[in-house]
This record gives sequence, structure tokens and C-alpha cells, in this order.
Amino acid sequence: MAMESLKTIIIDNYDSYTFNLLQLWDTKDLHNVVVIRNDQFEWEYFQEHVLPYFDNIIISPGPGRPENPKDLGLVGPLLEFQRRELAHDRVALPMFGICLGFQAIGWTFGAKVSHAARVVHGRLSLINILEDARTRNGDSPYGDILDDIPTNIWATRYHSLVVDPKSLPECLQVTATCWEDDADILALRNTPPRLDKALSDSNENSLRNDSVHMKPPTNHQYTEGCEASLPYTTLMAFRHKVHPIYGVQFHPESICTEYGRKMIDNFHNITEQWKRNVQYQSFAHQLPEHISQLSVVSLTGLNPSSSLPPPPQDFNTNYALVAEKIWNGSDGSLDTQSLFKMLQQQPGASQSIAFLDSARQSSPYCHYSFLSVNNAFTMTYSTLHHETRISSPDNNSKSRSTSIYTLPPQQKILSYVSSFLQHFTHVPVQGIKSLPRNLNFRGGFIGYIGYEMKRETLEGYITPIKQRCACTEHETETISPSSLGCCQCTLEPDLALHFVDKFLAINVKEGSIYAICIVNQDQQRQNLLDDRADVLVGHTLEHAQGWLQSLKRNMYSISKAKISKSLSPPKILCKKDAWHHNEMATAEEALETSNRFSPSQIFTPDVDRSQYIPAIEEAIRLIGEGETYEVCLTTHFRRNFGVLSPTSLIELYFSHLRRRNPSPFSAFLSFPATGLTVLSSSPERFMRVNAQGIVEMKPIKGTTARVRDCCCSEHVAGERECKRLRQQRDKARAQDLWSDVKERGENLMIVDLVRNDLAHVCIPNTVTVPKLMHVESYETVHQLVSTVRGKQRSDADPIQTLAGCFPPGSMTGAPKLRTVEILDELEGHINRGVYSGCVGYFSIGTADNERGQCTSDFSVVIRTAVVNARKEVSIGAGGAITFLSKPDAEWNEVVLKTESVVPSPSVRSFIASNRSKSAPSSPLL
Ligand SMILES: C=C(O[C@@H]1C=C(C(=O)O)C=C[C@H]1O)C(=O)O
Ligand SMILES: NC(=O)CC[C@H](N)C(=O)O
Repeated sequence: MAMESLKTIIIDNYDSYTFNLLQLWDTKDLHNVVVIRNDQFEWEYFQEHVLPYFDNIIISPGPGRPENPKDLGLVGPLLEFQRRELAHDRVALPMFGICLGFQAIGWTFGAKVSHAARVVHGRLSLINILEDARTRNGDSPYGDILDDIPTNIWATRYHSLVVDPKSLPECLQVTATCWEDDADILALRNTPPRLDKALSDSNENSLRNDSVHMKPPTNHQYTEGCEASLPYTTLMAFRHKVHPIYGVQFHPESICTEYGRKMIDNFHNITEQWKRNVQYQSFAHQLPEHISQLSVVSLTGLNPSSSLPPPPQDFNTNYALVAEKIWNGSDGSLDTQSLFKMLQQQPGASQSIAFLDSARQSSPYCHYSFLSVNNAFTMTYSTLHHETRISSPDNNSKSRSTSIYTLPPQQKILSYVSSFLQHFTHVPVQGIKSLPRNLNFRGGFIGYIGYEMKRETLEGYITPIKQRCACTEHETETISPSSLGCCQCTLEPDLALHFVDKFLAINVKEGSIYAICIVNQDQQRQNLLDDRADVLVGHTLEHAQGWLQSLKRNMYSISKAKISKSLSPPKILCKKDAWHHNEMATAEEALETSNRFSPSQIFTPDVDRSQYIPAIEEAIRLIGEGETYEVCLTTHFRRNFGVLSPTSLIELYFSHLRRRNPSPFSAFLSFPATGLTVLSSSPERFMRVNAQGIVEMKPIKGTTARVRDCCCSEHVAGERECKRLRQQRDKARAQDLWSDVKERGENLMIVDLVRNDLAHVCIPNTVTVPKLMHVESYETVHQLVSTVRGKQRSDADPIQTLAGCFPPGSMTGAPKLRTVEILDELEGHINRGVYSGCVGYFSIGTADNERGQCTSDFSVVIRTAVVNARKEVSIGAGGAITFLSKPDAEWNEVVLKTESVVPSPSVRSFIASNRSKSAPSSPLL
């Protein structure tokens, strides 16, 4: 780009894709770009104090429609102003409108915006660039946005509305259209699928985009059952015949659109030419600081070469880490459950448990499990009361005391967590030269951030009145066991984090075990909430050494008793074979299958099928109106179990959930101060920040069951043939998932959303998609998974990085803000709680990695049971609704997902036998 001082303002219509545009700039040019929200200023102020500093304008996509003044904010009067200026032969800045921006330009100049004959979200079309677009003569001295781009390109579309070509005013000229055909389906049929057998991520730092080259089909065809029954085209781009004003209906910033960058380059070149022609001078040669600072995301001071490690810093002198390998995997693997029990018998052990369990040993995401049963302190938080509770062990270490602090207005709890963790960087490691590179947690926070934390992280979100806490006792409440759970805020806090300073790290591949302890020799306390609270983290060296010694002694005693049967999921055996051998695991499976039950029989859903289906239909209607593109609708299934002791929950986790659904991000967390326990078997990574500052997100969208049924009844010749047939069908199913445009659409929408989130917290043009929609196969399901990465900004830490992307886009849909507001209504303002949030860690930064900075890894809370102080077990489940959704199938998906967590018949009897005599009896257990 040869435009040294060209200054661009991007106006964001609260679309979740706007920030992807920044990825189309070179980092060194971004200081000339400012992104503002469409409601950030009154128009008059903007016109006088902001606009004159710029050379051109980009108007973003967005939910809603141009006729609605709220959807456009200041874009409405801006466009009207531009139109009037041109009508009076005055100078108006070059403009480029995208999707809603395109529709808004068309509407301002007199075109009609109507419902599309075919609603398209997250699908690719072949755009046909009309030859006229290339001719520079006519009345306009300027080139076109689509210059020097092949005649047919793939582009992503997210729209329900269209500019009616018949209504296009004389001054606008069509430059591109597309056929409403099924070119994407046909092209996918001729493209080899991405089936990740090995599931390996060879280079976790790679920032290269995946490329799937789809060959365009030769003519326009329609697949059977497709709603496009007639060949017709849709308007995809126009330009002003005289002035440098352009618009495209598709999304140049989507990962799947070709030549997006070229379009932005063209716009810059056009603007330069225009500036020369009209001799335009903006207010200043460079953007002054007070204007740059208006940007929603600061785009100044981004260092394009910040892959270099920061200058070495002094060791942390307050804290150190003592670590020792206390078990060598070659001696055999220890059974995790026995290890758990052993830790609990150690002095000082409590029911305050943090266990991040890489339960799916074969997964490439599984390196270490982290286990702690005595934490330095635990903090919980309520967004509605702005209230933090901090509980730490009392002197006798068995009991805990809790203090309550109210945060000042406007303060955010995650900012405190972030500044607290800053005391824990460059911590020197002792007792061992260095810890393995992939042992990423070195002490720090382990816990969850619940979905309602969106009230403090999602910009522009205002908590609806209906969600305010109705509890009157709360303010005067004193902490006592009886007052626990007086309201939802204490029953299921919006955030709960243990600070872990003494734990085991278990290498799940080798079976080796490290014991790690933070040392704080002077027992200095650390400030947590400015000067409101201080906490004690870390132990004396003598304590740490004593702990290590006693662990080592105990390791050998349990090793004699228990050498692990490694966690392998039930094998598939032919039925004949299973019955013949009376194979236990298979028999149990068969029992479960024959006893197929619906979770709604034992758990009560917040909304049942008859209420859920209308909510799906409403979501589909809103998509058709252009209000949203994808809605991740969810509900909860609940059941009160009367009594569930802490021990029985641990038992339940190991014997049921971990066994039935071993997943890479399994977790068992218990928070005795609130009586809350989380049992998770999540397969989905939300966000990880590694020691090199690479941020990774791995959204899952698109799930299909694996073919696991025995085919013997189909008279196949023997077990071998049965297996071959099953594998063949299973592969075909994976292939179908890969090429299913509905599933791909869901995935692409979230990939583009997640890229947008990352563009806020990473150097924008480092945001890449190293894996785009690969099929990953687990025991029971194939899933369509994408990997999105970026390099964290040097001024951000993992907490700010996570907050900038929270709540997880795969649990909201897109565009995030509007869709979250829609979901609040559709889900009746019922809290999602822990479900839909994230579980994981923020680790301290140790000096043995080159940056010495904090790291993190969080999963999305799905396939998870949450047990509260009232012994109510809740399981959230849902799925992404798109315009192509079939309500019945979506409900079945919810039930299927719940069934992966809900106790199986055998576990039901387990709970029954563990229930105390006084507990209310249940007819089903
Ligand atoms: C909403 C859930 O899962 C989310 C929705 C998915 C989908 O729609 O395919 C897949 C994984 C999650 O991102 C859930 O499991 O409850
Ligand atoms: N992506 C967009 O900007 C969508 C614009 C408009 N809301 C539509 O659905 O057509």
C-alpha cells in the first residue's frame, strides 16, 4: 500500500465481523485507522470534530436494516449528509459500504431494501464481476473496488435482506451479481475432505492460513431439495456512476472470501486519486492522538515485529517455584482416582478442589492434568451486586473464613484478577532446571467464568431489568451456612476461581508426575482488590520440601496397590461376539442402549419441547428479518438429588462422567464456600495463550454421531466384514459432515466471529486460521473443528485477552451483541450460569520460559453438570440455530447432548444406593 498518510474511519454497526477488516491492513499502516461504534457520538459532534480528520469511510456490516435509525446510528445522518453534499456539487469523502453498509448506501440514494428470496448466512457464492466494473471511462474518473480481480471469485455471504435491483437509482451502477445456485455444494463434492485422523497440531505456533481450494463448477446447477427453484441472480455490488462511492453485499473480510485485501487496496488507491483530483486536505497530515484514541481498539503502537521476546526482566524476588518429578512414568502409570484419594489424605487437604483433567489421553490437546486439593484462597463474584467473596484457610487450615467486598462502580473484577497476577511473572523455578515446555500451568487461578460475566465483558451490553436480583436479604446477609444460596448470586456465582499454589501435574501420555509448590519465604501478603483485601499465596520452603517428601513416600505406597488401567472408552464389539464372551463393558453399553431414556424423564427441562420449538421458530424468524445470522439457543435440565456428599460427587465424576465421556477438557471443581461443584466433560477449547503469547481458539460447530452399530444383522460375512462395513459407513458420515453446507455455514460464522474477537486482543493481521473446518473424530461423534490463532498484543495479558472475547462466540451466535440480547429474551432471562462460560486456568509466568509471562487455557462449558448447595444438578444444552434449522432436529440435538452427561441407568442406581435414608425418594432412581 502506497498511502503514507491516508486516514480511514471504519464505522461499526455492532457487527461481529467489522474488526476482521483490520486484518486486511499491514500492521505498519494501522495507526491511520480508527474504528468507532455507530452510537459513539451524536452526528453533529462527529461531523464537526471527528470526520474532518479522515480521507475515507468504511461502513460495516451489521444486524437489522437501513430503515431502522437505531440500527445505523450516526451512519444514517452521515449518509444523508454525503448525499446532499454531492447533490449540491460539494466534496464528499469516498465511501465503501459492506453488507448493511451497502444496503444503507443504496437506501439513502433511493433504492429499496427487501427480503431476500434466499436467506444466506455463512455460505459461499461465486461472485460474477460485470465487465462494466472494469471500465474506467463513463462519467467517473475513478477505478472500481473490484478492479484487477478475476471475473469469478468465491465470497462469503451473511444476509437476509437485499437491495432490489429494479429499484436502483440512476446514479448507482451494478458491478457484480451472483447466481442463487448451489455452486458451493457442487464444488465441495469435488474437493478432498479434511479428515484429521491423527488430530495432531504439529506446530502450535503456526500462524498460516489453511487454504481449501474449491474448484468452481462449470455451469449453474441446483441440488435437489434446494429452495432456489428458479435461476436468478442477486445484486452483489454497485458503485456510484460519478463519485467514489462503492458497496458490496458479500463480506470481503471473511476468511473464505477471495481478494478481500485487494478490495481494500483498491479503495485506498481510489481515495488517493480522488484526493489529487479534488485537492482534498484533511485537518491534519497525521491523526492526532485525541482522534486515534477514539478507536474502540487502540491501533497505535502495534509493533509488527513483536514476535521478538521482550527484553529480559529481573527475576521475581517475592516468589519462587519449587518443583520435582515425583513419579517417573516408566514405573507404570498411577491411577488418577487413587492419586486423588491420596492427596485428600494429606495434612491440610480440603474439599476445595481444582482438577483440570486431560481425560482423553489420546487427544493431541492432552498433555497434563492438574490437581490441587488445598488452595491458597478462593474468590467468587456476583455481577449484579458487584460483590466479591474471598475465602481463605483459617489458621487451623481445615476451616475457611470468608470476607465480602463490594467493588466500586465501573470497576471490573477481571481487571483486579489481571493486576493481581502481574505480581506473579518471571517467577524463578527451583529444585529442577526447567519444567517441560508443554506443562503450561505453573500455579495460579483455576476455576470458571460464568456466562453472566458478559455483563462486564461484552461491550455495549446493558443488563435487562428482568435479570436484576430480586433478593431483598442480600445486602444484610451475613455468611453462615444457612444463608448460603439465599439467591442465585451466591448459589451459582458469576465467577469462581481458586488460587492454586500447591499441586500435581500429571503427564497423561507418559504417566509421570510433577509436584509443584509456590514458595513465599517471607509469607508476605498480596493485595487483591486495591487496598481492600490482601491474601496469602505460597508456602515457606520448609513447608514445600516437607510436602514433597511426604508425597514421595505416599506415591510408592499407592503405586503398589494401583497401577492404572488406562482410561479406554468402551470397545465396539460385534453383538454376537459380545454376548458370546459376556464382555462386561459391552453388556453395560447394551443395557444402556436397550434402556434408552430421555433426560427429560429424570431431569426437568426449564422449557420443554413444546416451548423450545416456538423459541427456535422465533430465532429463525429473526434471522429472516436480518436481526441475527446464527443463534445458539440453550436450556437447562435440572434435578434435585436431595443429598449428594462431596465424596459421592467425586465418585460419580470418576466412575461415570470421565468414563462415559472422556474428553480433553474434563474438569472437577468444587467450591465448598458456596457449595458448588462442577463436573465437566467439555470437548471444546475456548482460548489458550501459550508461553510465546500465541492465542488459540478452537470453535466446534457441526456434530454428527459416529457409526458404531454392529452390522452383523445385515448378513455380512463375519466379524471382519462387519468391521470393514462399519468403518466405511463411519468415514462416509465424516465426509458428509465435512461437505454439509448447513454445518459449514455454522462453523464459518463462528470462525469469522472468533477472528473478529481476536482482532481486538491480537495484532490484527496475525489472526489466522491454520485449520479451517477439519473433521475431528471422537469416540461417539465426528465434529467440525476450526483452529484460529493470533499473536497477543504486547499490552495485553491472558486475562484481558480472554475478557475481550467473552462470552465464547460458539455459545452466542453472531453478531454477538444483538444475538445475546435476543437470547436473553428467547431464554426467558434465565441465567445460564457456569454453563456457556469457560473453565480453565490463568497461570503465573515463570522465568524458565523466554517471556516470563502468564499463560492460560480455558474450555467452553458444555457437556457439564453443575451441582449447587441445594443439591440441584443442572445440565445445560443447546445448539446453533440457523435459517436452515429444522426445529425437531434441533430439539433432538439438545436431548442428545444432555444424554452425554446425564447419569446412565447404572449410575442412577449408584446414586440411589448412596442416598441417605432421609432424602426424598425419587420414583426413577
Ligand atoms: C450449545 C452446545 O454446544 C455448542 C454448539 C455446538 C453445535 O451447535 O454444533 C457444538 C459445540 C458447542 O459450541 C452444547 O453442547 O450445549
Ligand atoms: N451482514 C450484514 O450486514 C447483514 C445486513 C442485514 N442485516 C441483512 O441481514 O441483510
